[in-house]
Amino acid sequence: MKGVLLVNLGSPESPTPKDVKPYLDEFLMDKYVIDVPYLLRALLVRGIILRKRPEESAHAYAKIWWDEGSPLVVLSERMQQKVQPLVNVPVALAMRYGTMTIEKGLQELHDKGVTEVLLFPLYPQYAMASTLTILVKAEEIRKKKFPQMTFTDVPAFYNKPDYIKNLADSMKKHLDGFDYDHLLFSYHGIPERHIRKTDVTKSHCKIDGSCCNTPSPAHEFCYRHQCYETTKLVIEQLGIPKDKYSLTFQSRLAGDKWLEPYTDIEINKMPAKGIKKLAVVTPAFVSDCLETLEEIAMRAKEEFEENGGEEFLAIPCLNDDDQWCQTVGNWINDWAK
Ligand SMILES: C=CC1=C(C)c2cc3[nH]c(cc4nc(cc5[nH]c(cc1n2)c(C)c5CCC(=O)O)C(CCC(=O)O)=C4C)c(C)c3C=C
Ligand SMILES: [Fe+2]
Ligand SMILES: [Fe+2]
Repeated sequence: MKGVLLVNLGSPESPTPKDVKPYLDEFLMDKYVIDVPYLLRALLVRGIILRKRPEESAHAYAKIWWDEGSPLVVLSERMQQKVQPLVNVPVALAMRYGTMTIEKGLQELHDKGVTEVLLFPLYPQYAMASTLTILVKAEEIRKKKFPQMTFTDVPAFYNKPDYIKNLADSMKKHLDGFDYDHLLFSYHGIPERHIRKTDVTKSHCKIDGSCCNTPSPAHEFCYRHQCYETTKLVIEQLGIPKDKYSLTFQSRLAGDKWLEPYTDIEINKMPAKGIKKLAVVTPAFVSDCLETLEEIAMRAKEEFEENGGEEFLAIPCLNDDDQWCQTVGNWINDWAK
């Protein structure tokens, strides 16, 4: 029997330092997220980052937390509940980090008699810190606990026409009546090193002005290329002129060189360039989360206004949008038939 496991990132149990600390520990000790040797990672994460960050992050989480829980988890659950009636196979939901584990999700499917699983990472663009870590973790659990199961992976859907249409339609709806000067596509950042590591050709990705526009087998796993493609396809669909949009990367941690340009720095410069009405879309996330609700809709808005900006619109993620849930249902049905 077939079944589906939707997998998103996860959130702490509550917006308190006590719960944020173990969550961040699991997340940042993942070798696909901070990809340095174990001892150095432990020193960085446990010796440096986790000394102060749980307090700061808990404070940020508290600002966006809902009565029902973490927005990312609640919105992913709403999506799963909308998709389930559209398909004839069981659909479970799990998180890569935290208590809604991939193991529990697979157990739920196993208890329903599922042996063939469609693994569905909820990330439009491929990255080792998001997609790959889910696939590796699921495979580890499969080998240990469910050796009779087989997996099919849903590849990154950054350029799938129905996803692009859903994103463009949703953006159009939210932009209606907002006469923006500029539309910013802000993607979650990753260290540049991650791009080089996932380059299957070992020589294509130079993170320069041209590699991401030059066709290459590397692009199947190039996060930067995929962010550019999502942007290009949405822009074409919405007919937005070249001088009215740009692309940046957000949420960097100190230390490494991360993908540029940086969202916060670019937004802060915009009012001086005459951009007074700004719309920001965050297509690296399918569900709103800390990085969209706090970093963009609160902090970036505040800084934009402090620097002379007048109006700021944070466009919601696809979340449980009806058309998007129908698309996910269609993909599942195509696989399950
Ligand atoms: C080395 C650090 C990080 C990498 C690489 C990274 C990649 C990455 N992350 C997401 C999606 C999300 N990240 C979220 C939060 C978040 N991310 C990092 C660090 C890295 N992410 C941290 C430390 C945090 C926690 C927040 C904080 O303490 O400030 C979230 C939000 C989670 C939530 O509960 O709402 C998401 C979603 C992607 C897609 C990605 C690679 C492309
Ligand atoms: Fe992240
Ligand atoms: Fe590239």
